[in-house]
Amino acid sequence: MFYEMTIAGCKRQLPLCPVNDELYIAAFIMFNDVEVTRAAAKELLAKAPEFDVVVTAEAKGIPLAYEMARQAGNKDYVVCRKGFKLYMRNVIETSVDSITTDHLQKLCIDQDDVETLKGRRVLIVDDVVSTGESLNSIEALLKQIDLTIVGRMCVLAEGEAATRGDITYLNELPVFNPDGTVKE
Ligand SMILES: O=P(O)(O)OC[C@H]1O[C@H](OP(=O)(O)OP(=O)(O)O)[C@H](O)[C@@H]1O
Repeated sequence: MFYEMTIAGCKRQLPLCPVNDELYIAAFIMFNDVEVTRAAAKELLAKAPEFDVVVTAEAKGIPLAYEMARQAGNKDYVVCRKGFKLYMRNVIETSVDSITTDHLQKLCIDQDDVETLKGRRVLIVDDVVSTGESLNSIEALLKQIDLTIVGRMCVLAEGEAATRGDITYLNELPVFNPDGTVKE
């Protein structure tokens, strides 16, 4: 089963995947899709406030954050990692429980990221916002730094995320019943 939609001018068929016995979601994977990544970055930037740094969470938000930073004139971007790496110093961390991952994940940034973010105007971006847990976790990390969050953007706002007033997005993404019909 697929859900067909047009994202930033690109028609795509998103495969439906089970979350549980009652809920299916459409998988939007920007990895391997340069055309959608570039087009979505361009459309989001057209709606974006002034910013200095793009921030996202590992992993699927990374190509979008990179491309937005690049198209905006090679601005900085910071990736909140989902695991500690040996080269990271003075790590600050929080946990994240997203809709598409079946276990609690960690989010962390290190001293170099903090230096990049300090005193800057920060734009948080992700491929999808669904429960909003990933966004909350990114914000929990950023709260520990003296910076200004100027916007929250995603390509697709899934389910009830589309009714939030604090996210700018390109398209709504419905959630589905097990037979592939859209959940009302
Ligand atoms: O609003 P939420 O319910 O948090 O869901 C949205 C998040 O879930 C997905 O990532 P996921 O955590 O599955 O990890 P991945 O990008 O590493 O695959 C997606 O890329 C968002 O970051």
